[in-house]
Amino acid sequence: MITVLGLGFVGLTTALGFSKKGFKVYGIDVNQERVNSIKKYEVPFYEPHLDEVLRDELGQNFIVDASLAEAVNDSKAVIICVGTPGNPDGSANLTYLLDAVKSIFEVSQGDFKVIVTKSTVPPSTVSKKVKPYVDELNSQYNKPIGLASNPEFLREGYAWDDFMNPDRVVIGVEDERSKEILNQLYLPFNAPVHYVTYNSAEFIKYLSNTLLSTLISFSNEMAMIAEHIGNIDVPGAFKILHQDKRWSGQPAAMASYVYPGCGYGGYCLPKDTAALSSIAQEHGFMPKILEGNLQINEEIKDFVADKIAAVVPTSSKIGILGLAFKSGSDDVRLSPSKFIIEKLLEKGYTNILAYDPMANEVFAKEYNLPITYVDTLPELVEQADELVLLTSWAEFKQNKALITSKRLFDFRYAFAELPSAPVADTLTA
Ligand SMILES: NC(=O)c1ccc[n+]([C@@H]2O[C@H](COP(=O)([O-])OP(=O)(O)OC[C@H]3O[C@@H](n4cnc5c(N)ncnc54)[C@H](O)[C@@H]3O)[C@@H](O)[C@H]2O)c1
Ligand SMILES: O=c1ccn([C@@H]2O[C@H](COP(=O)(O)OP(=O)(O)O[C@H]3O[C@H](CO)[C@@H](O)[C@H](O)[C@H]3O)[C@@H](O)[C@H]2O)c(=O)[nH]1
Repeated sequence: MITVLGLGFVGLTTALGFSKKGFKVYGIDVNQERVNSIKKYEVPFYEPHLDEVLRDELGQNFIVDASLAEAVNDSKAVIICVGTPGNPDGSANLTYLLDAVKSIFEVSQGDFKVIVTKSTVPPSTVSKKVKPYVDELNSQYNKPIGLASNPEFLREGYAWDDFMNPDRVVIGVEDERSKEILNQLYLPFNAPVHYVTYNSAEFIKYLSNTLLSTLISFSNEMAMIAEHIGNIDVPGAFKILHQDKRWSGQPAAMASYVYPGCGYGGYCLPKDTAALSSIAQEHGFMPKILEGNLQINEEIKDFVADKIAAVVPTSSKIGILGLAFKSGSDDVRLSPSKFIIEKLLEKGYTNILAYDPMANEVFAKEYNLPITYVDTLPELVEQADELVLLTSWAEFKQNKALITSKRLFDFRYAFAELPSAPVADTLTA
């Protein structure tokens, strides 16, 4: 009934989610190592709940050993969840998306099916890039194919719950047959479904992510201003800000984005903010807030490194607490820790130790940095002269006495009584 192309955070969650809702789902990935791991009931990355659902669904509704041709031809919808990384100039790299579209065309036969773009792509991608590409392929293949854009709003660490209980479903669709198929897919979900144009669907995704990144950069700019002026209790000031009832809630969950730290990272906010700015410029508009937001996200990391360098001799052993881009995840893509460690190395700190409850191994594999990885928190605290907290893991918060036994640079305000960043505090480390 459904094929999902790309079995990363979004694809595997999407495949298992529709499978749990009773649809027959084929999962396809070009990364054979990833597929082999899923076949062995092993989720290839850390994401709570997915392992239990994979155990329930694999071999039942969820099938990963079919060929692409078999999967596509047994499906009414083919959902593309491949990566859309940032190009060096900030624009989105659509190569994987267009390759996936082509691979569908090559095997597709017979009945009408809809290709659904769930990957995050800048507004106008489906109308200006995917549709013309499909039309071009169709001059060769002439297949009955519809298009839809269905952006995903899940957060890593909460992927399962976010997918199964979405606040809203956004579907960009411009033909009736595709709309009807998408309508069937989302009937079992208890959420408002909005049918909009392709461009609107894509825009709504960036509206959300760039608001989040702007809130974070705003907070970080304010924290840097406060530190320059001096004698300002930064976490205390934010706590009082959150008491304004217009944030509603005690406090509203969104208030956690109005929260300073050491910058945003991960696979979404950095590249999506850059890609929206890039496409706006391509259309002749210079987005000053987005550009400022991106600049602050660079500056905050320099600020962090400068603050350490101002008081810590380069001969000190620096212990980094946290390598993942946020707690509750082993994802290290564009993690602020990577950039801050690089800046410290540039400043001459040659003795850097690091500990993350989940991401030591993946960080070491991804970034070849001359630092020492330590297996436990007590060992790190014992060996380091100074501690720098960059990810607000629950394990760190639970060990305040141990951590504060050394001089601590707490760049996540982990020990301030603020609503924590929107991360999985309740997850065990
Ligand atoms: N990670 C998130 O929290 C999140 C949330 C919402 C949206 N998104 C967006 O969803 C998309 C996917 O993100 P992700 O984090 O799941 O990426 P990911 O890198 O974890 O997974 C992408 C997968 O696609 C596979 N792939 C590439 N080309 C393929 C092809 N032609 N056929 C089949 N498989 C192919 C890769 O091997 C990889 O396993 C991106 O556009 C991202 O911006 C991500
Ligand atoms: O107050 C905050 C909140 C977050 N962050 C940082 O911001 C980044 C992103 O955090 P979060 O939003 O929790 O992570 P993602 O899993 O990347 O999710 C975002 O990106 C996804 C991919 O597009 C969207 O689907 C989600 O709605 C959106 O929250 C991380 O580095 C956080 O440490 C802060 O610095 N301060």
